[in-house]
Amino acid sequence: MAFVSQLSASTVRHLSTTSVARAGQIHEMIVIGGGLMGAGIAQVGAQTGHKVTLVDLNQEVLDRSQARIQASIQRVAKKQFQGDPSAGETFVQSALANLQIATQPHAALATADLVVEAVVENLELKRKIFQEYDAIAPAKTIFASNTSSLPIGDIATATQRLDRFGGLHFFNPVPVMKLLEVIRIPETSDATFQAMLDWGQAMKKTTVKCQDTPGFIVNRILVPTMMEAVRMVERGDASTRDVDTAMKLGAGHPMGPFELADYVGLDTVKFILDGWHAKYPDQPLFKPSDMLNQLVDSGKFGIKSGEGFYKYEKK
Ligand SMILES: CC(=O)CC(=O)SCCNC(=O)CCNC(=O)[C@H](O)C(C)(C)COP(=O)(O)OP(=O)(O)OC[C@H]1O[C@@H](n2cnc3c(N)ncnc32)[C@H](O)[C@@H]1OP(=O)(O)O
Ligand SMILES: NC(=O)C1=CN([C@@H]2O[C@H](COP(=O)(O)OP(=O)(O)OC[C@H]3O[C@@H](n4cnc5c(N)ncnc54)[C@H](O)[C@@H]3O)[C@@H](O)[C@H]2O)C=CC1
Repeated sequence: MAFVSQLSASTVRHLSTTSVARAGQIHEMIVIGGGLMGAGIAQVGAQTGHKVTLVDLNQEVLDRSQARIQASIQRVAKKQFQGDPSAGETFVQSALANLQIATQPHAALATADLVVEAVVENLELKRKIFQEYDAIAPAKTIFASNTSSLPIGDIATATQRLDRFGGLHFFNPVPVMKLLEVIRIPETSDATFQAMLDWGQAMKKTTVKCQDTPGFIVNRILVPTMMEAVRMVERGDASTRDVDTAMKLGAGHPMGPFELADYVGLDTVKFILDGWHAKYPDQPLFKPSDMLNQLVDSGKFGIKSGEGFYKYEKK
């Protein structure tokens, strides 16, 4: 990418030590990828007082994300400051003042304490981005991926900062879901891991510690469950609608598995499943599904494209 060559000879100063941003000292963050997850992570960062730069390749994506973030912050303010609209307005304005959007990370990367990557679920793309960022980020900067399913270790080896690398896995919708999975690889230093846990708390999330195993905790259980539902419908044992109704009313889930798959994005679910199937071909829980493949092949990605297992009104 162009910015590496522009910057490698530039004034970005590499620190002489490899000490990470100290625990509780993550103030400036970059979120790479302004899609569903990146926008949510940037929003929560900004509304919890961090200085955030949201980076995407595409200015149109960024403009849409900014509008979505603004609407979501207003929703949060309405809920948190019921009966005190002026305090709510101050909250909205200070959160928005903490947020910048950019198609290039240069300026923000010179001082960032943390980079959280949330681009599409593709190993080569994530490695390429981190390799480029590694060449220009200061030594103190912690790198983390929000990957749903890829091994953090396979992404981290694109960089020279394995001790300052980890996973920070959020859940959709980020402003609402309270969990943050914090993942370490064997090389992650204790200081880095602690800084990530402390940052999770500063983001007002409940953190759980995870090893770098497929799907960490939640997705290792959730994705096979979703796929069991798809296989049940493929066999003709139940309808999509009935499975969703059953899991909501019989198991107390807020969404049925098909509603949730449409909400997550069927392209993302397919990326996850295909990656695991390639790595663990004998695991029946990770077997590809014709129904899912056909939907994705025909551009039906769920809510974001207007149709998946169900149809949605375009926003
Ligand atoms: C793939 C991966 O790697 C990992 C994943 O993310 S897996 C997916 C994990 N996510 C889930 O499982 C989500 C399951 N679904 C849910 O929890 C709920 O259906 C939901 C929170 C999404 C929506 O809940 P709902 O009750 O149907 O809708 P709604 O009434 O609009 O929203 C509920 C509350 O959340 C708030 N909210 C919802 N979306 C919001 C958003 N984008 N921004 C801000 N607030 C939001 C609303 O203000 C509302 O607050 P109150 O209850 O105080 O009024
Ligand atoms: N959708 C979900 O429910 C969840 C997804 N995740 C993970 O988060 C990541 C992102 O997922 P989504 O937000 O759903 O995807 P998305 O498709 O909504 O957004 C991805 C964004 O990355 C941008 N992008 C692509 N290449 C880029 C580059 N080189 N530089 C900067 N931006 C670039 C795209 O323009 C797009 O806006 C994936 O790894 C996914 O597995 C994690 C938790 C939940």
